[in-house]
Amino acid sequence: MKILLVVAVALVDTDGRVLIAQRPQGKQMAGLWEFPGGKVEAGERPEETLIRELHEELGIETQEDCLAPLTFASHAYPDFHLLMPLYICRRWQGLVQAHEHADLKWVRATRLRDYPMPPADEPLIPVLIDTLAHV
Ligand SMILES: Nc1nc2c([nH]c(=O)n2[C@H]2C[C@H](O)[C@@H](COP(=O)(O)OP(=O)(O)OP(=O)(O)O)O2)c(=O)[nH]1
Repeated sequence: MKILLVVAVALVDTDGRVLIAQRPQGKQMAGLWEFPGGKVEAGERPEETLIRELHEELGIETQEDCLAPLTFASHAYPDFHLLMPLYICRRWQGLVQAHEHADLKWVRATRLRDYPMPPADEPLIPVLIDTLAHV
């Protein structure tokens, strides 16, 4: 089984809400809500991938020292095994815009279950709830 390395990030705003992004029509898992990110390309470090994807997908700029490792997903899809480090980021420049997604939403971690997410993401939700419980 091929292991696919995808990096993702929980962007957290000053109210403690997390950004989720809706996968567009025409892609696998269209309509589901995910954390921004994408596949690590050849020659890239995961942090470089995230900075690139945040620029491409959301039009924001981030620096490596604003990306903190939080947890990871490890999930067997039928055709690949997804290994997905999840970073947390509270500082960036610019306003988020949906360049590649159908929609974006800022949600409390405790409300993430209201939005259908890929099965790999479900175990990440309690980690975010714990991490952001104090906010
Ligand atoms: N970015 C992101 N991808 C996720 C999450 N959960 C999850 O299962 N995935 C999967 C969906 C895809 O199979 C893969 C991410 O690949 P991708 O976003 O770079 O590529 P894609 O399938 O959308 O399409 P493409 O670029 O190959 O055209 O990881 C998540 O929370 N965020």
